[in-house]
Amino acid sequence: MMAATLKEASVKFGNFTALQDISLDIPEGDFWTILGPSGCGKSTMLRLVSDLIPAASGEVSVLGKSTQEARLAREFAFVFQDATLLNWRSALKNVELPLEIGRKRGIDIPKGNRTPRELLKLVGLEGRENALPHELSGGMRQRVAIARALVCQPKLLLMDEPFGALDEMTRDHLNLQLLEIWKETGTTILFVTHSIAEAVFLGQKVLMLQAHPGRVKELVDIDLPEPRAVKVRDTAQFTAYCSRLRELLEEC
Ligand SMILES: Nc1ncnc2c1ncn2[C@@H]1O[C@H](COP(=O)(O)OP(=O)(O)OP(=O)(O)O)[C@@H](O)[C@H]1O
Repeated sequence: MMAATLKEASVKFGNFTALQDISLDIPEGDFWTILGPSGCGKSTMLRLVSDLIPAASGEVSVLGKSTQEARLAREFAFVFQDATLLNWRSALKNVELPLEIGRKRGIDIPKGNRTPRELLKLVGLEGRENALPHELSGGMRQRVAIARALVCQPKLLLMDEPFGALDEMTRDHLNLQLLEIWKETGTTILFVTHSIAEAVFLGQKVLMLQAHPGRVKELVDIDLPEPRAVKVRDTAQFTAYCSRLRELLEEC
C-alpha cells in the first residue's frame, strides 16, 4: 500500500495557487526529503497530506484513507521546526500527552510496542525523563518532539525542517539518529529541508519542488549505500548528487 498518494492535487489560498497538479505515489517505508526554493510550497504539501488544509482540486489519500480519516486514526504525526513542547511538563509528560488526549477523547490508540519511556531512550534521552523543556538543549527538545510524534505509532512521519534551527554538529548527530529510528520503526518519512546535503544524506529520494506555482520539478533517486554512514559525505557520488540538486534548484 502507498503511505500517501496525490493525484493532480492543487492548493489555493484565495486566488493564489500554492500547489498545482501534484501527482505522487509515496510507498510505505520510504524516506523522502523535499527541497525547493523558499515559498515553493514544501510546508503546504505536508499540510495538505496531514489534513491541515484542503485540496482545491485533485485527490489526496493516506494509507488508502482520506486525509481526515487518516488524521482521526492517528496514522501520521507531525514534527515542526520548533519543538512546541509544553513548558510546564517534563520530557516524559510531553511524550505522554498525545496518549492522554486520546484517552480523554475516547479515541482508540493503537497499543504501541514502545512506551513513552522507551521512546525517550530510543531518541537518546534516557535519564532525562523528568527534565523540563527549559532544562534541555534545542537538540534535546527536538528529540522529545520526535519521541512524542512516535508515541501513537504513526505509519507516516511528516517533518518540516525539524533540525533547521540547530547547529551543524547537533544536526548531523540527529540525522544519524533519525535514520536509526526510521529503520527500527519502519515508518514512512517525508522530511522538508533547506539543506541540499541533508536532503541527500537522509533521502532515498529527493523531491524537488519549483515555485510559482508549486509543482514537482523532479524526483531524484539517491542511490547511496545503506545504511548511510557519515563517511558517505566524503564520496564523489555524494558530491555529485549535491551538485546536480544545486543545479536543479537554480533552475527553479
Ligand atoms: N495560509 C496561507 N494564506 C495565504 N498564503 C499562504 C498561506 N500559507 C502559505 N501561503 C503561501 O503559499 C506559498 C507556499 O508556502 P509554503 O510555506 O508552503 O512554502 P515553503 O516552500 O515551505 O517555504 P519556505 O521554504 O520559505 O519555508 C507561499 O507563497 C506562501 O506565501
